Amino acid sequence: NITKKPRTETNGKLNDNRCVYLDYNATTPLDVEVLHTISNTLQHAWGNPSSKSKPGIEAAKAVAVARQQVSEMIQAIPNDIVFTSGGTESNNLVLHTALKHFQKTHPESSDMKPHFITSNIEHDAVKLVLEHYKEEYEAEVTYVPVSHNTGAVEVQGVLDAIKSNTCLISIMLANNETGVIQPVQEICERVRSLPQYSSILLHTDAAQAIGKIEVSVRSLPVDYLTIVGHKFYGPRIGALYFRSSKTPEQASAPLYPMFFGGGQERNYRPGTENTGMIAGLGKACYLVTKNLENYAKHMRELRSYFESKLRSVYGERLHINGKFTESERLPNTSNVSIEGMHLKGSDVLRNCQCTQASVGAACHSATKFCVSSILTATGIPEHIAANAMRFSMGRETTMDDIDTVIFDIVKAIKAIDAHS
Ligand SMILES: O=C(O)CC[SeH]
Repeated sequence: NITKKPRTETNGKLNDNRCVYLDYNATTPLDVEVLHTISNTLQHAWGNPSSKSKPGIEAAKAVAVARQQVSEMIQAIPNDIVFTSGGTESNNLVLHTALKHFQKTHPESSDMKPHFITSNIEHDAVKLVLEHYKEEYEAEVTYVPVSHNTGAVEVQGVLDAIKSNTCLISIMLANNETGVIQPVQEICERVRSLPQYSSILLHTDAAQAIGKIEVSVRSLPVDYLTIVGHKFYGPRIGALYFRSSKTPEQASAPLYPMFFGGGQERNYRPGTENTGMIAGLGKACYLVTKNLENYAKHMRELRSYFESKLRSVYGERLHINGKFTESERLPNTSNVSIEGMHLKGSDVLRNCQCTQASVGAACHSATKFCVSSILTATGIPEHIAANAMRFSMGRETTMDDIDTVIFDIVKAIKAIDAHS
């Protein structure tokens, strides 16, 4: 019996009240310790961090502790961290800064337009901003294609795209659909080794990587790094790392505010601080700093078990999208297709009784079914990409959950085959 009957199955039917969530790349629940931190902060540090009252001082302390915890997670210093409302704001702040910095350092008389380099698999919070800049500011954008042999951008391809008016290179650290880790460290090291490119700003959107792989600005010589709480059991806010100066000789990476107000976050991101959520984000970062190795090991074991079980059932009909010998994947992400005329990923998942997964990025799910452009950009043939399903494991996922999901998928495919 290839598919071991999970403990959650009785009399051939899955216990419907036992739903298995395997969409942790879309979002994660709060870790219980994060929830407690948020609740305690809302109760006991409700003051305005800018005011000198006792409640205000308590609130300011909570923000300072969180800033320290966020910075420690990526081996930065507290001065490098600005709290934002989430990944979209952090990414927009970086792109806005690069645009403004280019405009400030290039006189209006110059007919040079800012040039941005990114990949063709970025999240919309980078891709659509650059599309807007092309329209609004006549910016130039180069989308470096990922290799079909690795699912990652080629370092030399990024270097070759650099022009005299290049102001920013932004490459995500890991892709949300395939999980493929991008060569950001090598790209940044190569660019920083060339003095003629010293003015080019470097950014990575680390949204999907944090909490799954080691992310350190000591090994990633970026100027900016995006942090997104709800991808690693934290609240729905975010932070932006920007390289602040460590020595009098070294200039900080520039940061231009997108809006103005009460001077919070050193005027980089004004607005009375969301102390409860900031404290929660700090706690989530603290837990990653403490437990990353165990988190990654657990998720990798589950993903391997999941893919080996699927392989044992479907053999060569199983395509693991994003698995390449020349690149690494996030330990929790498994993007798979089962070959078959009637096995569109959305149809298989719809026929599953108790599996919560996705066919791709949640932010695209509202649109009518369309083949993932990330997968086709990665070189996955259309008919395979159409059958893709993305399963992303979490910290609480168990082997029995995997057995349940495999059992569910096999039943769903049998039901579809029976009606085709
Ligand atoms: O990949 C996802 O599901 C969410 C991107 Se915000």
